[in-house]
Parts: sequence; structure tokens; C-alpha cells
Amino acid sequence: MSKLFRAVIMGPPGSGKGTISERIAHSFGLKHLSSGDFVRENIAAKTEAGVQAKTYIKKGLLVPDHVMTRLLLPRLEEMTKYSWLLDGFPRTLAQAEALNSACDLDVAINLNIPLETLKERLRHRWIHPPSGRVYNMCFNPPRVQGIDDITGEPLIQQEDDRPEALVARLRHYKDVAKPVTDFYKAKGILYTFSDTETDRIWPYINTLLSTKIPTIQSDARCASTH
Ligand SMILES: Nc1ncnc2c1ncn2[C@@H]1O[C@H](COP(=O)(O)OP(=O)(O)OP(=O)(O)O)[C@@H](O)[C@H]1O
Ligand SMILES: Nc1nc2c(ncn2[C@H]2C[C@H](O)[C@@H](COP(=O)(O)OP(=O)(O)O)O2)c(=O)[nH]1
Repeated sequence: MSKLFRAVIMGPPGSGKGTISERIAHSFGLKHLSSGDFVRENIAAKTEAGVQAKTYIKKGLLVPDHVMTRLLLPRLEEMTKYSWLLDGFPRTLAQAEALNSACDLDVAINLNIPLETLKERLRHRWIHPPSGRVYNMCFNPPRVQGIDDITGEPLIQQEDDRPEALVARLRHYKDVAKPVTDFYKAKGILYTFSDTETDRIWPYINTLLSTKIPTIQSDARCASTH
């Protein structure tokens, strides 16, 4: 059996995690797992964790670690047969440590994008909640304004993309992300990409993963023939 590939992608809100994760999932056939989608599913289903999470999101805060890990780790256990890319988790050192106890990661992608770029992007971000599809009215607009391309359903602006919530989110991100990137740096799996444009970052990520993913799979094939 070929060895599975496990990666996380980190970066502040608006840094392009969702956009780049979709490209990675498409190009390399990995499952794209989004912590934000898991949280929204739980809010919509009014689970206990979802109801708790909603009160924090409204204030532009992170959901507490114990609520997030309770939501997420069981979902990862359902994915043991698949290669995946986890987007939006971990965001704190406690989450990184919980994930580390559950599985070994191959790569941690870190997006480093200037603050002004983030603010501008999020002002224009609209999403289709049932699928998690993300649009930007300038960068990748829907074919019809306000309407999802695939289903024809309406798009919405997320509560936590509104300016009041945004500044608090960005401040909080800076404080909590550094220990997480330090954790992955110490493990030798951190790859940081800095630019204002996703299209300029993407070729470097593509090259990185092209070297990592075939290596893992061919190593595993060798191992299984002996
Ligand atoms: N790993 C996490 N730890 C704590 N809270 C989380 C985590 N993942 C998601 N959340 C909560 O769910 C909300 C929505 O998550 P999601 O990742 O979609 O949105 P986001 O914060 O807009 O991220 P981004 O814009 O970086 O994609 C977050 O703002 C946060 O409150
Ligand atoms: N103008 C511009 N907009 C971009 C670029 N890359 C992504 N975007 C858009 C898509 C979204 O509307 C918004 C945030 O991107 P996202 O992929 O949702 O980021 P993230 O919050 O998951 O990290 O910015 C980019 O390179 N340029």
C-alpha cells in the first residue's frame, strides 16, 4: 500500500489557504479538509459544539481548543485511508500538539501575506456556504453576481469577514500563529511562501509538492515489494 501524504496549510484570514488548497486538491488528488467548513456544518446542524462555536465566531474570536479538537479529530479518524490537506487547523500550539499525537505530517505550508492585501481581499470575499466555494468579486468573480456558478444558489458574506470582526481576527492570528510555525520549523517540515498574489505563490507550492508526493509514493511501493 502506498504511504499517505499529510499536510497542513497555515496563514492569516484572507491569505489564500482556501484558494490554494482547492488547487492542491485538484492537482494532486488530495482531500481538502477545511476546519471552517466543519465548524459551519456544526453550527448549521446546531450540535452542542456548533452552538458553542457560534458565540466565539460572532466576536471574531477563535473557537476554544477543546471544542475544535473535539470537532476535528474524529473527522480525521474517518480519513485514515486518504491523503489529505488540512486547512485552518491547527491555529494554536495546543491544536498542533493534539494533531501531532494523532498523526505524522509531511509538510506544513505557511502563507505570509501583507496586512493591506488581506484587508482588501476579505472586503470582496463571498462564499457559497453549502459547498464552501469561495469567490472574490475582483480575483475570481462568479459568472452571475451574487450567485454560485454550480448550483445557482445565492452567495453570502461571512459574518467574520465584516470589518468589525476582521481587525480582531488578524490581531489574534499574529499572537497565536508564531508558536505553531516555530513548532513545525523545529520538526523541519515548515515551508513559508511570501507574496501579494496567489498566482505567483502557486508555482512554488506546485513544485514543492511534486517533489514530495511522488517520493513518498515510490518509497512506499519499494517497501511493499520486499
Ligand atoms: N482551528 C481553529 N481553531 C479555532 N477556531 C477555528 C479554527 N478553525 C476555524 N475556526 C473558527 O471558525 C471560523 C471560520 O473558520 P474559517 O477557517 O472558515 O474562517 P476564517 O477564520 O475566515 O479563516 P480564513 O479566512 O483564514 O479561511 C473562524 O473564524 C474561527 O472562529
Ligand atoms: N486579488 C486577489 N484575491 C485573491 C488572491 N488569492 C485569493 N484571493 C481571494 C479569494 C478570496 O475572496 C479571498 C481570500 O482567499 P481565501 O482562499 O478564502 O483565503 P483564506 O481565508 O482561506 O486563507 O481572496 C490573489 O492572489 N489576489
